[in-house]
Amino acid sequence: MMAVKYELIKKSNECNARLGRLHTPHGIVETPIFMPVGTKATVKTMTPEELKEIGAQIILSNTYHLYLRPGHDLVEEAGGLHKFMNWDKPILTDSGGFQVFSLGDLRKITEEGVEFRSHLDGSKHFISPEKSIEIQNSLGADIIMAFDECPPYPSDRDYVKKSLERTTRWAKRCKDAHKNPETQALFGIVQGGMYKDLREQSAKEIIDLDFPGYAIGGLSVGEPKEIMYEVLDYTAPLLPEDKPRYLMGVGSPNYLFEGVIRGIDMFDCVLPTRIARNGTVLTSHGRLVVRNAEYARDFSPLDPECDCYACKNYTRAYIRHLFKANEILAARLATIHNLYFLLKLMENIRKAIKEDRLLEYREEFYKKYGYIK
Ligand SMILES: NCc1cc(CSc2ccccc2)c2nc(N)[nH]c(=O)c2c1
Ligand SMILES: [Zn+2]
Repeated sequence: MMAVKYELIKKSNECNARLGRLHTPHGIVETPIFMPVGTKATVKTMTPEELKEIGAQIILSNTYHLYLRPGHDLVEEAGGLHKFMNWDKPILTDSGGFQVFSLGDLRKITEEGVEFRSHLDGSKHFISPEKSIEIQNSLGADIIMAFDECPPYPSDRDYVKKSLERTTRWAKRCKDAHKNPETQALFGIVQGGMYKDLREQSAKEIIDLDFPGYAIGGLSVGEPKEIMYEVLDYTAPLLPEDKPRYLMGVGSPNYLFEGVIRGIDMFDCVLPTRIARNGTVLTSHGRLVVRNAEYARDFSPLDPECDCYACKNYTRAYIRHLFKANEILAARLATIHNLYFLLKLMENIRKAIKEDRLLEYREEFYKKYGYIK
């Protein structure tokens, strides 16, 4: 029995977008989908009931963070991540490599794995592909990711080629170390930087290992958006049509549209929750920094066109006040709104694909949001 089965429902007749369903041990996920990030076993400020209320179907968590604290053995003892955090829908965990490179004090990358110092207490640690899979097997997520290296941007060709070839060898080791393929789907990750031939090489090598789903890594790492779109143009179509395609760590509204149009099914991003806590919200007319003085006497909702709990019950003036007073409710209301905004956007994108009017919807959204004048 496959842990995750992708069902292709409909292909768009105007671009590479598609409607699908991801069947997992903890339920079905309608794609294309935005996945809220819950790094330390919580989507910050949200209870699982509130996440369900706003339409979250699957959430993400982080091997690196949970390994360091509270420890994957403790989570396993608690009955796994679903039980530990009281979330009974699907969960995806990243493999930890990206977080080591971006968070930990990276000491050394070798064929064996990566040695790093914890960002919490400076203690020394070592994560190998096998260790990453052991941790993810203990956490028990429905979808787990291969241990990979995400090369920094920019990186020279030679470095990217050596890195992708090691990522392929690591992917094979992950597959061999994975204990529960029938209940946890291991996705491979394609690298190759911004080089067309290296992306083709990585895609071929990773697909040859045969995974139930594939991620495109190494994008949205500081490159201009036009380069990201170009890499997606030639990389996404290389991935098998009957498997889910996940673009890692990408999530502003334009990137969601451009990724879906190029055939991506799954997205995640810390953006909506992170900027919410700093007082920035996403609205149909672009971003709005609600803590700014101009909203002190603005008694309208964050977004008049939004029907989320925050927009139905509170005003910009009130939420600005909460931010200025450093009240915890400020972050909660802004987070509820931002997550709802992106989840609702993906629901509208799925509807537009179904009705063969995705490109028209993109145009309409971009004009209102302010992406195009
Ligand atoms: N967009 C940059 C990015 C982000 C993440 C993190 S996605 C994530 C974050 C938190 C929880 C789950 C997934 C990545 N993860 C891996 N393994 N490889 C990448 O190339 C990569 C690139
Ligand atoms: Zn709202």
